[in-house]
Amino acid sequence: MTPQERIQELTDTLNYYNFQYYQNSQSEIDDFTFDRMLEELVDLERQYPEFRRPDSPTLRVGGTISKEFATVYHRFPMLSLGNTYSETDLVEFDNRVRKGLDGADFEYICEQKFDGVALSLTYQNGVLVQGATRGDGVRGDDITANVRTIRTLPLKLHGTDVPALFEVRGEGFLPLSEFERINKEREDIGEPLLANPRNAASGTFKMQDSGMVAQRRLDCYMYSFLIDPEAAQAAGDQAEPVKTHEESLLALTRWGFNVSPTWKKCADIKEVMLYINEWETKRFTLPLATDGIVIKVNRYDQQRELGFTAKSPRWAIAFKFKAEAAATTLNSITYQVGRTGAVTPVANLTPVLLAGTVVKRASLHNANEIERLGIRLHDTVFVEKGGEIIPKVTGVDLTKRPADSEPVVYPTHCPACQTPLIRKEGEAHFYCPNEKGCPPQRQARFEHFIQRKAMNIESLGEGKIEMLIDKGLVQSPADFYDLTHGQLLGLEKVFADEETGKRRVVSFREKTVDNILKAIEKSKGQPFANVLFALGIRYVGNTTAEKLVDYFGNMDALMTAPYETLVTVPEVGPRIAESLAAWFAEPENVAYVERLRRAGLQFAGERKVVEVEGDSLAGKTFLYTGTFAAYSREELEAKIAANGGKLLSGVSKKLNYLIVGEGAGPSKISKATQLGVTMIDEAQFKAMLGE
Ligand SMILES: NC(=O)c1ccc[n+]([C@@H]2O[C@H](COP(=O)([O-])OP(=O)(O)OC[C@H]3O[C@@H](n4cnc5c(N)ncnc54)[C@H](O)[C@@H]3O)[C@@H](O)[C@H]2O)c1
Ligand SMILES: [Zn+2]
Repeated sequence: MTPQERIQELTDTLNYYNFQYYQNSQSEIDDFTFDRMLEELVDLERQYPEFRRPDSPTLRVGGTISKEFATVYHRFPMLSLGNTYSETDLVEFDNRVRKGLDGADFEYICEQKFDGVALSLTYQNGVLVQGATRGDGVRGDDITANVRTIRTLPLKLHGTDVPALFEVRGEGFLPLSEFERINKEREDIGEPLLANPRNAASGTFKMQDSGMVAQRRLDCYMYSFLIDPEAAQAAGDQAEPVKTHEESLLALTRWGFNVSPTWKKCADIKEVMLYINEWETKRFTLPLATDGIVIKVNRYDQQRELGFTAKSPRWAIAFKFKAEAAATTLNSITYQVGRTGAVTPVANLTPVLLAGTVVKRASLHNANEIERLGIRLHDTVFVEKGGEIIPKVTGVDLTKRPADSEPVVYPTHCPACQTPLIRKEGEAHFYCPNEKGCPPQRQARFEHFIQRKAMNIESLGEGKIEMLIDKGLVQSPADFYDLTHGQLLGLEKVFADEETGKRRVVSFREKTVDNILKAIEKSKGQPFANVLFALGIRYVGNTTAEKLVDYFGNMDALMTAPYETLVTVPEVGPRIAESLAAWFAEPENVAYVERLRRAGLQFAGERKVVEVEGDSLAGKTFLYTGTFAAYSREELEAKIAANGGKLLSGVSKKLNYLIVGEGAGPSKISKATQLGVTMIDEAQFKAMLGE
């Protein structure tokens, strides 16, 4: 291949990966490989500048803007960062900085390189007025409504030294705990899992419905403060209220922004190296994924002196950690059957130390992956820990393949119930189709049914269901409603923990039985939307269930609705509509619904008649905006009415309180601010109720 051809090829390939990464929030290759290809292209273009294409990825900041959002022009371009994986490069960077500053003294600030999405936020008179993505660096997407859902982001700043107009930049991210929670929920309703926290965050910020965004608790760490000196002076502010990056981090913290406390001032590159070494493993204790360390020259005047290249500042660099890897032996593979019947191969390894923890198991994802890796049992394999919690097997050391290595034979039958496995077109996983009888799937169905957002019988958790199944007392969740005191009292089962061998006894005493039966009885009052969610229809999560209830009002209308009607329901697409239609077409499912109906569960969504709870809100008027943790809209409205309050339909002088939730509407807030209406949050509202 000629250099020109290679330049063509690299340009096309990298542009494709960039598109997938920034527009579709997908990584088809790992960052290290991507960066190596980019470096190769930079080198080739340096040697053969005549072949460089105008659309070369070396000239542009990764992303572009999308049609779905309004376009925002950045006051200051949002650039990328030069990056490196080697300490030698860092020393070179240090030399360049020293030379650029003519030998003057300087300091560095080291920060974590948070692995999320760059956000630009504009504050005017202390109020958040705009949130934007980086886009192509010059123009980004206006995602203000989505950004407002970040709970740690102050919507209004307090303090006497807040400039009239400034921009703050930070990294929007999905905390690891939240990433896991969402994936558990997705697994529960059969949605494909989110691949990693970065891509999940990027996809979430681009959602059209900020109500959906609010349900995923995004967070944001601030790392940069920008002000236009002329505009500042015109507004009567200091031209440069802070003179160093350090001062800016302290000021942002003081004004109420979320600044990760992990940053450190370093006197020289040696201290920088120490910081890097310290965080190479410590970073895994952070609540979010990081992929390196960012090193910035501290003083602003020195930053200006060093300036920028077309793509990145000369006064900063990112040191990226190569995903932590270790070599160990693959002893065997366990095939786990998940809640939805998907079979996941898990590698059992000789324990090895990886990024500060002992790893014994790693994910192999699916059959394709095993084939792609070409793994055999007893091979020496590489395991890596990336942004995900569970490490994964990434390769084989063929030079170490032992004589007794064995090919991996993928099971043809479910390891839990021996049903032949099937593979749906276009899907990577094999499934066990025995939804009702396969033990892990059956167990999952029960657990789904009792969860708080469904029937809320959580007193049945922790092994109790397993025991009821074992004793033959329940075959379907409908059987809960036939359980009697006599059947339950005295039941006992001993559970042994596989890993530790510790024994745990679960036994049903008088009080336990009472609690369970009470919770079962109480569950009959759960609203129709919860019941619909509890049925466990694939892809029907609790939000979808609410929309269906809003639309159809009762079960009979929903059950008899043809596909054509189902797809017209807000937020129900062809996939959900098909799943619903298929579910109701099964006589067995219809019989299940009828049993639950006879048991007394709610199958109609009429608004409940207001039952007076008190008069703590008497004579006061309310309006709400956004979504709330403890109440649905209906519940909040009912709460206000039940306590003597009155709900208004818009912001006016008559309004006493605006209750502000996540993803609150900017127009309501600014109008309320103008009219001097008191704004309260969910906690303050609860306090008014005395809750
Ligand atoms: N795997 C793939 O398919 C693929 C595709 C495209 C890009 N990438 C990866 O993305 C990189 C380029 O992406 P980029 O330009 O978005 O990011 P970058 O790695 O060049 O770094 C710049 C970004 O770092 C972030 N950042 C995090 N912490 C920061 C801090 N403390 N201070 C300042 N900035 C901070 C900001 O969002 C900023 O925009 C590539 O090097 C590659 O590794 C991967
Ligand atoms: Zn099975």
